[in-house]
Amino acid sequence: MAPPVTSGPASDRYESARAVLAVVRLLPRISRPRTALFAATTVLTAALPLAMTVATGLLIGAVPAAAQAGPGSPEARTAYLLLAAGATALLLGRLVSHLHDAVAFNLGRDLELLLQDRLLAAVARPVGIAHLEDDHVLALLRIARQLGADFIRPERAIRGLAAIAPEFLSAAGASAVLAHFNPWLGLAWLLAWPAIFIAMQADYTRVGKTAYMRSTEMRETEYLRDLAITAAPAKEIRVWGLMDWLLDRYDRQWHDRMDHAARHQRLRPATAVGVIGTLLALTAATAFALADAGLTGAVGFAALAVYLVALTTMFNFSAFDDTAAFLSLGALPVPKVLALEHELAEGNPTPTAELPATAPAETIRFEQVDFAYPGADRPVIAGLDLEIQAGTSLAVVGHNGAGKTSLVKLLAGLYEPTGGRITADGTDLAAVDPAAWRTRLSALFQDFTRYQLTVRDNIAFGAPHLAADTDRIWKACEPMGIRALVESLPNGLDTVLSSEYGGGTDLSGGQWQRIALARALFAVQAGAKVLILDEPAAALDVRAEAELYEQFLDITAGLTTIVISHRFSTVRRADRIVVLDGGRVVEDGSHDDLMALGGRYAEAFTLQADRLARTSQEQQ
Ligand SMILES: Nc1ncnc2c1ncn2[C@@H]1O[C@H](COP(=O)(O)OP(=O)(O)OP(=O)(O)O)[C@@H](O)[C@H]1O
Repeated sequence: MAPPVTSGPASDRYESARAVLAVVRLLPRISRPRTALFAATTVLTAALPLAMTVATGLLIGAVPAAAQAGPGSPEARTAYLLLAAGATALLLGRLVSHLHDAVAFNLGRDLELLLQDRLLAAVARPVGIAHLEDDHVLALLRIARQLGADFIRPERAIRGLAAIAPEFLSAAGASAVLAHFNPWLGLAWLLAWPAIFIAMQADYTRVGKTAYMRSTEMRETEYLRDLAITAAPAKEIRVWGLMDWLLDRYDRQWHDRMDHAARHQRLRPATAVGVIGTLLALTAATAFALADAGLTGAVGFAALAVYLVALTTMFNFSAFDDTAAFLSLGALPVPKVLALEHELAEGNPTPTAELPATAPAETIRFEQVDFAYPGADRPVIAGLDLEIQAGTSLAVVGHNGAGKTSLVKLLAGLYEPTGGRITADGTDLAAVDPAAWRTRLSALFQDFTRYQLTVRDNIAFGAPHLAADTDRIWKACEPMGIRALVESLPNGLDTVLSSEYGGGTDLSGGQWQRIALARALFAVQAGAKVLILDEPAAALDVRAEAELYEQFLDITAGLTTIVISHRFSTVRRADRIVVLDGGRVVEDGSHDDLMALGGRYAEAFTLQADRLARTSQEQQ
């Protein structure tokens, strides 16, 4: 995975602007008409109050003449017209402002949905799973996962934008009005607000980053919290009495994070002094100049009123309130999500070869395959050559850490070899569409997933397109000996397999394993040609495992089956056995061949057989 794009001080300075721009660019993707409406209401929200201000000022100026000329006079008509214009602008302004807020709220809500959808799609896009073990990706994912939570709300960025964009326009309009009075003062106000706004946004961005960008550290703290409150580790936490240790460590980490946050989440004094000083100086200069012009008669009463209202309009600007803060805090995660999307989109090569429809009908070959996990310095598979005849069963044995699971993960396309290639009937799997290869595979991994969903879902996930075929689901249950069990559950196939839900139930380890095997079988029934079983029956007793595997071999006759097991009663039934050590094949043959060889396999088999014999003697 590529390292994160380094952001120097220059790019930091514009981080907030880039984040807000990213939000703005996404708006048309949500809805073009609503974005156009948002732009229109932004302009109107700014223009209508300004129009009202000007009309009011002019009205104040027109009233003395109208009063003097009397009702029905042209002066009085002008005054009434100004009054009507002011009132219309006021009313329309109110209406448009509500519409503006509603459009912003809806766009904001849909923006969060869009980001969540894009995030999920991005994370699911890579063929393998290496990115889900990458620290940098996980740090980005944590930020992205918090979208919609607490103050990390891109939705609020849009609402901030909705509030601030018209204020910008109003302030520009008010500056233009003041420029009429004094061009230099108008220019000073025109430049002051954007400068103040940018300075404040930079500070909010810095604060926001310290609040939630220390993602890796926070992941660690959250892991500790989850350990304390999740059902799965609860047994061990209690048995080992780990709760105090856990809480203590969590508290210490939490305080450390909070201290760091408190130290860095203050606005810089220099920014505050600069902003307040600029505003005070400009206001004092404008007020003084206006008072002077009024007293000397250089400016008439009506114009003075307009200028004063323009000056007060300047102070409607939210550069340092919640709205301004949420604009940057809400926008900050958006580029992170887009960066993650961009990063994960790379490295998914376009297929260059077609996988034959019948493959694998002849062989699967590992040719000089090397593999090291991302970030690891040692390979777990080194120069592996292995040819598997299609339609036969192969058992892979070896000590813990020998590379057995890694080998089948490579075959399943969950990781890419770092060297060499894997072929099916001569076609390099790296060149074919991974989805096409996966439809040929059925796999049950050691750490299979116990979905907290219905029995039906747990089995049908082997071939989701056949989920509605209840007969087929029962056909997968029967050989696994779980039909009676499922029928005895409160809602049969529709019982949720979790005691965390009303009407749900949990299963024993062995029962879960049978459900997972039924899932693998369901995929086989749906047409998978290669079956990978990694410790398929570790939770079953020896007799049950032997019976089950025997049955499995019958059902899957003609299929390419690769089984990893430490149980030699299972292993010996395979057509061929390979012993793996240090990521290489060190023994290869049938059970009888390997026993005759008298090597590692024979030694381990004899040891296990002796132990079994002793145990059964002791039990008699
Ligand atoms: N996701 C991973 N990231 C980094 N290293 C890993 C990962 N998974 C496994 N390893 C390392 O790869 C080596 C081989 O692991 P693998 O799971 O393939 O062994 P195995 O032969 O299946 O072992 P076991 O019999 O214990 O299941 C081990 O040293 C392990 O530490």
